[in-house]
Amino acid sequence: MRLHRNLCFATVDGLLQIFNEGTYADKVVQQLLKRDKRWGSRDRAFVAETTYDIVRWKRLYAEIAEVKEPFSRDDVWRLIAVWATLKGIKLPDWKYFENTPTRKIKGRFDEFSKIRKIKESVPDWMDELVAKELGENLWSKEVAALNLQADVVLRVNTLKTTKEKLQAELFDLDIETEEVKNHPDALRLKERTNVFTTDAFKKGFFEVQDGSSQKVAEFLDVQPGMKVVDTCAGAGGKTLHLAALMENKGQIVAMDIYENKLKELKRRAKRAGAHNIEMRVIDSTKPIKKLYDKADRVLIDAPCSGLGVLRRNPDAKWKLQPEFIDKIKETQAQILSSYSRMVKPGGKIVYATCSILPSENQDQVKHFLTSEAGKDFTFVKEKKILSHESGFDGFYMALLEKKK
Ligand SMILES: C[S@@+](CC[C@H](N)C(=O)[O-])C[C@H]1O[C@@H](n2cnc3c(N)ncnc32)[C@H](O)[C@@H]1O
Repeated sequence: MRLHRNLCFATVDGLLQIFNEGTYADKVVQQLLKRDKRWGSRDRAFVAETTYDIVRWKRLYAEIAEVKEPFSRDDVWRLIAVWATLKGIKLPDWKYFENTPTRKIKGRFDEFSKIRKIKESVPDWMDELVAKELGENLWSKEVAALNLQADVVLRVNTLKTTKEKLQAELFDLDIETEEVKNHPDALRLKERTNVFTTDAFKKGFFEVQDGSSQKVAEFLDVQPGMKVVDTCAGAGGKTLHLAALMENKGQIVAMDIYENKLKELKRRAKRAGAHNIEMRVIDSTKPIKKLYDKADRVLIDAPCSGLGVLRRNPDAKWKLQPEFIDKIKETQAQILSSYSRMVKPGGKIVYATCSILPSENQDQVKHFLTSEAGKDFTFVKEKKILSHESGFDGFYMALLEKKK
């Protein structure tokens, strides 16, 4: 690979914004990609992937380069020099790379490879917290997996097409996909490419959705004709899957505290041809109380630390704070205790997170089941998905049933 000056300039600008101004990496990359209309898909991929790579490995690269935040522009060039050297990319003779100590970089890399929190590039607090909850061994394997680039996985929208038809349509565009074991509606891209520009996407034939996330709607055991409440619907990744599993029959109430997310869900539902979804903003306790004892199924895809999805969201390593995790755990407990009241006797709920922390997952469920609010529920089953075992995001889901 050869480095191109204008692509590296764009990457440096983007990294300065992410690291020094705290702007979200996905927003910055989105903006960067609009910068030069002449860039082809390889150029765009370089900018996006290099930016994400350096965000992912910030701590390791900064320790090797001996630079500290806030980074100067020269510091960021040094991070790029470390990145390129470790990837075996030849450094061009630009002034930014003058006197780069290639051998020292490799030596320091070997030295830091013995210290997990530096090798895997995570803050001290995160390394300690997750190691304590998961165990040293499991965390060592998991954090390595969470530093890999995630595959692109599609969920076929069975309201509009079939897996075979979609696979053939994408193949005609030179986009090769493969089926994914135990994921009936999933297709994995053999090579990364931008699928959002395809007609198949615009016609609503698929959504991009990780394999673990595709397990959640399935876990809720829905049937066509049911009344289902998706309490933390967001922009509706799982709501749309529920609509497809319900064959557009019955009713889904999609709720969230943010109206703008539900608006995005509305747009996506239209594209997907999902007609049985109704959006309700949670702006008081009223919309919840109105549904007490009414739903056959309730999905609680709870807000969480997001520690299971660091592959696709590496800047969360630097943005997340332990105080936020403490607060979100309180929210999870409250949500579980209040939203579970929407299910009717004999109905079922799924509590899910994209976290790998037992304290956000099974501990919350155990606590709920022994509380006053949970006394009418029985535990049916749970699934703990770790990235190093599944190759997908880290996720947790538990199925509970309300007694008749
Ligand atoms: C894990 S995300 C949901 C992702 C979404 N279900 C999907 O599949 O795309 C959690 C959602 O919970 C919402 N949220 C946060 N606090 C909430 C609360 N107290 N009640 C309902 N939703 C809440 C957030 O706005 C966010 O959209």
